[in-house]
Amino acid sequence: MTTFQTSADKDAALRALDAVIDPRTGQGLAAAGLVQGLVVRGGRAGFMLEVPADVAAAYAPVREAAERALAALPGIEKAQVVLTTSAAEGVTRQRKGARLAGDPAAEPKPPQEAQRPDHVKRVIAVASGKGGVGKSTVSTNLAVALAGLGLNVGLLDADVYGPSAPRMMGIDADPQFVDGKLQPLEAHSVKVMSIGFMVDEGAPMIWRGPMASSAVRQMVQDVRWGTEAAPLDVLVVDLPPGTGDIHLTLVQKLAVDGVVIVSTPQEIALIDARRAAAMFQKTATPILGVIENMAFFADPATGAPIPIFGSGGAKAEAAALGVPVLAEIPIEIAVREAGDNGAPIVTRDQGGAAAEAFRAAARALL
Ligand SMILES: Nc1ncnc2c1ncn2[C@@H]1O[C@H](COP(=O)(O)OP(=O)(O)OP(=O)(O)O)[C@@H](O)[C@H]1O
Repeated sequence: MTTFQTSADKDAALRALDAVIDPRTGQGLAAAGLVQGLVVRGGRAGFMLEVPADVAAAYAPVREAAERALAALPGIEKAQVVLTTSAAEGVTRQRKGARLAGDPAAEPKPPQEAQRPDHVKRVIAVASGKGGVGKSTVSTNLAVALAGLGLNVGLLDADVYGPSAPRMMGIDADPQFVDGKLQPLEAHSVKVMSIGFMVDEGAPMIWRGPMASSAVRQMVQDVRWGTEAAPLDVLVVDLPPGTGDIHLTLVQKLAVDGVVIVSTPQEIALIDARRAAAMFQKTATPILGVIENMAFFADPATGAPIPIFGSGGAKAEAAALGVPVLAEIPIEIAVREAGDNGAPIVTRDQGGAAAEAFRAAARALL
């Protein structure tokens, strides 16, 4: 199995995809320019098949043929091709339901699978291109801050590679099945579901690719987030870092209303955030804004902001994406301690500047 993407792998994949004919141009898919974001790595291959909205329905069989072509390559265990409509047709940045020009026949799976869980009004995903930028810190604090605004809030920790919700929310127990559905746990007035509840600490590293995707799908579909009498106002989804299978599964299966992108100010983190943003734009998921984490450290003597990781980058990036900066969260030791102690900083009345910034972001999202 190849662990890293090589140009030889990519070339082989492109050749295989050129054997699948684009019905509109009569050319191979690669030659027709329909292969976007091709990834061939770790036994997996996938790309986005980007087509004009008005012909999306005709491409469902093409998508399947492309998946078969990739799956037939030596060393490929899983192939995933996502059908999206191109920006030129003016359908990006809309609700996912509109992604395929409102034509459910174009969905690769039955349309009911592409619906949000029952009794959930809004779904917001928190994404980052890179690990360790504070995505879980942001997700937990936003969820608790939204609950503080009087909303009925759920937190889905979909970071199967390193679930943080049990530690950061201070809960760990076996969720119970009641009437065939998993009951989320509750902490700080937020309903929480995490793969970390179901597997031992450290074990999530074994959840790879397809297994991870199906675990996430189960957490999306089999959890009783709300009831008719008490629907969930908003489900905050803590995505794993990056832009892999799990993100595609979520974007495919869950009607995400919008994404919040978390980044630190450094250029490298921003480049990764840009990659994440590009993926969500391709799948027509609106980007609600950027949260710049670790934006600065306040000088203990004077309070003056010290831009440890640089400054201004996230603002420029948000401007380029045409979205607001929802918050600039300072580096505070208390933020980390609060997370480590299972009570996000916004649970404290005197939480300081970071807690205030999280609350302001929650208000902006509301
Ligand atoms: N603003 C902040 N000030 C101080 N510490 C922070 C801040 N934000 C995050 N941290 C700390 O940085 C570490 C990484 O944060 P976190 O786990 O939220 O990142 P992540 O992006 O979810 O990581 P991964 O994707 O690898 O799970 C944690 O120890 C967290 O407490």
